[in-house]
Amino acid sequence: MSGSQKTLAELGLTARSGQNPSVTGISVDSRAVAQGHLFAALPGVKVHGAAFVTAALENGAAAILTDAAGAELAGPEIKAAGAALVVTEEPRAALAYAAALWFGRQPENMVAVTGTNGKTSVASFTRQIWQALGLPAVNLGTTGVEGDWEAPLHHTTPEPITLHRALAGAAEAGITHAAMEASSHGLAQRRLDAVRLKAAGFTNFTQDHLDYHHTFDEYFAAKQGLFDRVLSDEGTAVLNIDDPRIAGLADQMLEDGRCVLTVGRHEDADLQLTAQRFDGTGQDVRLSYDGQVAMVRLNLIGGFQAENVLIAVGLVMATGVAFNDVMAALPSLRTVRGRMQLAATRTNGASVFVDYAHTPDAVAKALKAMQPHVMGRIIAIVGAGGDRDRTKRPLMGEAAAANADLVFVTDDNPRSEDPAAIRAEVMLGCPNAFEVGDRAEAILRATDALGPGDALLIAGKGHETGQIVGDVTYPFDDVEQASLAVAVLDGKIA
Ligand SMILES: CC(=O)N[C@H]1[C@@H](OP(=O)(O)OP(=O)(O)OC[C@H]2O[C@@H](n3ccc(=O)[nH]c3=O)[C@H](O)[C@@H]2O)O[C@H](CO)[C@@H](O)[C@@H]1O[C@H](C)C(=O)N[C@@H](C)C(=O)N[C@H](CCC(=O)O)C(=O)O
Ligand SMILES: Nc1ncnc2c1ncn2[C@@H]1O[C@H](COP(=O)(O)OP(=O)(O)OP(=O)(O)O)[C@@H](O)[C@H]1O
Ligand SMILES: N[C@H](CCC[C@H](N)C(=O)O)C(=O)O
Ligand SMILES: [Mg+2]
Repeated sequence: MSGSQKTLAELGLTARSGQNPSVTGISVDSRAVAQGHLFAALPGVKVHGAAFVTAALENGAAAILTDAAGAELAGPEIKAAGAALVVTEEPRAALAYAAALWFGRQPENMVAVTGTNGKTSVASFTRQIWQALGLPAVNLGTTGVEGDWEAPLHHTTPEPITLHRALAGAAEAGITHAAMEASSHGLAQRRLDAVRLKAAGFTNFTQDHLDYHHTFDEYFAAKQGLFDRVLSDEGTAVLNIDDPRIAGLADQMLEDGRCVLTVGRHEDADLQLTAQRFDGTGQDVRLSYDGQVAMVRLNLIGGFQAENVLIAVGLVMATGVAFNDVMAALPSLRTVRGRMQLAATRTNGASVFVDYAHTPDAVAKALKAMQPHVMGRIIAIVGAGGDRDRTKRPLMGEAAAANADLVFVTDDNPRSEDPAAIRAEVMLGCPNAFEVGDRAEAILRATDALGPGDALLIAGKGHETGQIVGDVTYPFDDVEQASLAVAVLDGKIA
């Protein structure tokens, strides 16, 4: 953090004993605490951060922010060390506001997007539209900070300190427009509570992350927090009403007098997708809004990408851009790396696509999206991540079997789990699939099976560049492996 100092009061915090020390920085991890820092001891999934107060004090923490349970655990120790103690019911929210106040700046026009699938695509499209209109813009999320200012990120929605450091850095560099992803973990953990949003979008709601949220209702409630809590009363909600639960949210928000822009294929949508025609390199779409109709070229493969574009259009309009100006920018949109990306073509004309589908709905939609482009058979490679929602595994297998002619089940970041056990769970949904644990071999064998007019979808890793086994990340890139497989099989390399 910078060399500056701020008092607790300047960070919106009040200490129990009335102390108001200046702090030199903020940390959520005791290992990152430096002399004079505020340490946020947060209740975690595995352990309470208060367990690390000793380490934080040893590293020089001047103040501790925590909840009642944390104060109970570490209060006497904090008092004995003479550090200030801030206790609040919602330490994660308090941390978010403190981080925003610490860094002090964020781009003036910020929007966020949530939903099970499509967040990165929408955030990127939103940024690309702003850029095409000459506005300095970034998107933040799974693929880092991209656009007119760049930085790597390790989370889709980073914890508040990392997030506000990035937002302030972008604002300092002259960025006026930013689109960020709001993951359900990020929302549940209040990571973006202090971001000032002009608008927020909701793409779709299907199964993922039930390991963390336990039930669909809890998962939806986390996402709804973006609209109930983070988006201000004046902000615009851009909601895809083709999804019945999101339509319910739209009704509720309208009843509450909130500003809502509905989008979708649904005839009641304010911004409606009224027609869609596919060809080899993308699609033509017809959109209507407030009595205006536009025919637009999208150089994007996949019917679902038009749904993502609708949300992006709504978000950009909510920052004050006219419908026709947005329409003019759409033909320049490019897909995010690893989303329905044509990775390689065999000499017999068969194509290999790489896509980040890692939920049952995404696998189904990605394979369906290929159908209008493919005359022959569709082959799918699927796998599911370790230490993630187990219940989605057979459903991903089922989605692959239902929408492809041939399925290969392979590994995708087994992490701490037994890879064979994960594959067995996926295979429950597609018992006739070929099981090939080694991902490179699966890609080679599936590519070998491609006849003229066939196409292969390699699902799950998209832009990722590693295979996580245990604690080790081995270099692995689906696009690279696809090119390699085609080169080997078509005799371009020995
Ligand atoms: C399940 C989850 O989201 N966990 C996040 C949560 O960790 P936690 O609080 O549960 O961690 P914990 O291990 O119980 O530790 C408790 C506390 O002790 C602290 N600690 C721990 C050890 C130590 O030595 N010193 C110390 O101070 C930790 O910093 C933490 O604050 O808070 C941490 C700090 O903010 C996050 O880094 C951590 O993200 C973990 C690494 C993670 O992998 N999260 C993933 C699942 C995630 O958030 N993914 C979403 C995207 C998902 C998607 O849509 O696909 C994302 O936005 O990236
Ligand atoms: N609107 C959509 N409906 C259904 N599936 C989609 C949609 N948009 C994208 N997908 C699928 O989800 C995959 C991931 O897309 P994207 O990265 O944009 O989503 P995300 O929500 O950011 O994912 P993550 O949760 O990992 O951040 C795509 O490769 C595609 O298979
Ligand atoms: N951000 C998602 C992406 C998962 C992609 C897939 N490759 C996996 O590892 O499961 C997650 O962490 O659940
Ligand atoms: Mg994403």
